[in-house]
Amino acid sequence: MDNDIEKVLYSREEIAGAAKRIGKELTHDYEGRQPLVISVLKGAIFFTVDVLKEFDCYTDIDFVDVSSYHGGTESSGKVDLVREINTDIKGRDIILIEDIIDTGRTLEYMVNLLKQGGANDIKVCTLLDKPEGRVVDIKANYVGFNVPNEFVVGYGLDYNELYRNLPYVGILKPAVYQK
Ligand SMILES: O=P(O)(O)OC[C@H]1O[C@H](OP(=O)(O)OP(=O)(O)O)[C@H](O)[C@@H]1O
Ligand code: HPA
Repeated sequence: MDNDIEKVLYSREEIAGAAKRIGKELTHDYEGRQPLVISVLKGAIFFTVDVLKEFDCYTDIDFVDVSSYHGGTESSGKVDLVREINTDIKGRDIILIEDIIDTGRTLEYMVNLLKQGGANDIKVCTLLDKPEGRVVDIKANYVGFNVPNEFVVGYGLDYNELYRNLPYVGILKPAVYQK
């Protein structure tokens, strides 16, 4: 897979540093509380695990699966709920974990879903924020890195479902898109 990568943007070590920093911030901010962590599948699994290992707090964990990129590098504009949240979120303080916020449509959808379910408080934690991709005005509370306006893969992020298992985040060579 390394041969398909044009440029590494964030190394394994840099990502580990960001996860540790955010885990420690969360530990400080949620002292004395018991939040519910919700990880947005599939992309956020890697970051969720690494942040949680640094989050010293009583917390339960659930997953939601939403999808809007059906192959390729462009959002379909429509967010599909593939797997619902199984935990009762009424009155809960939620930490939503994402791999990337790009157009912001997925996050907007998720925040509305959590509000409808009666969540008390919603904070958003993302490895990558791509502000230039935004079509919806929405922000995260905890950000690993601000990423340039490029399609990125690795560490959970896919292109046509591949490259999620790269241990770093990078940009694909143009030739990969022509295959
Ligand atoms: O801000 P947006 O433009 O909405 O993009 C961000 C979302 O896109 C990706 O999910 P995707 O729909 O590709 O599903 P996946 O995580 O299963 O790959 C990513 O994991 C985010 O959830
Ligand atoms: O840059 C990206 N890479 C992979 N998946 C994504 N989903 C939104 N933006 C991206």
